[in-house]
Amino acid sequence: MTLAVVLDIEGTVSPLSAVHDVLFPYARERLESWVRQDRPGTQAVVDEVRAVLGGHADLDDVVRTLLEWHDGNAKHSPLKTLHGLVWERGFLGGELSGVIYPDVPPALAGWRRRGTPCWIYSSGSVLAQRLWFSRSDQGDLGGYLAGHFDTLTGGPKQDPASYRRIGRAIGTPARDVLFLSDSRAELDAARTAGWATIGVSRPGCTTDFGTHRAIADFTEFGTAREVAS
Ligand SMILES: CSCCC(=O)C(=O)COP(=O)(O)O
Ligand SMILES: [Mg+2]
Repeated sequence: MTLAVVLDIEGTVSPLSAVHDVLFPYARERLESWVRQDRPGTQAVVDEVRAVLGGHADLDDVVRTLLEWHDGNAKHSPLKTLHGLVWERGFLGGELSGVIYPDVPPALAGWRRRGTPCWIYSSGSVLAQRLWFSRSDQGDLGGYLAGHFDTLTGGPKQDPASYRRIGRAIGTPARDVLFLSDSRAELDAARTAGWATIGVSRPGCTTDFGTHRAIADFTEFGTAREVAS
């Protein structure tokens, strides 16, 4: 019986294009000026990047590193924190909104009806995740979610230890947690930690999910015993 559901965002509840073609360019355009203007929250990001580079890095080195990480789609926590800070302004100003596949809200409502808590685990920062769901094209979905984990609070998504850490945090035995993602490496890590897994194969997805069960969208939960119980 599934007692908790954990969802990935990009490629699972949201199209890749919404992140790569809208959110990422928005951040890329503003990232350097944000850091150089020392906007609220950026000092901690700069300190974290400096710690990675070795204490003597100057601001140019920090900016260059952040841009390199961004262009390489690195999932490093300081970059993700900065993304969230930059996006916050866009969300609050109405320039950005979350994009959620329409089959997702009915599934979230179904889990809530059954008393199954639903958590988010994404590389995007918790701040970005909250904005994404509360200001989405499907309305404010924040109330459906029990909470959020990112790489700062959960750890790297391809590391089984991250799933064990999250399992302890949500207080659910590993065998009772179901994880949905478009990433085979993430599903493998979750399975190693003892979680049930389902691959989500949205349009354009070419992932080979191997022995993980795969679904095309969340309407398939009507027949999924793992989540129907
Ligand atoms: C809407 S949160 C920002 C998404 C993001 O930055 C990202 O890297 C998504 O990765 P995911 O772990 O959700 O596949
Ligand atoms: Mg994903």
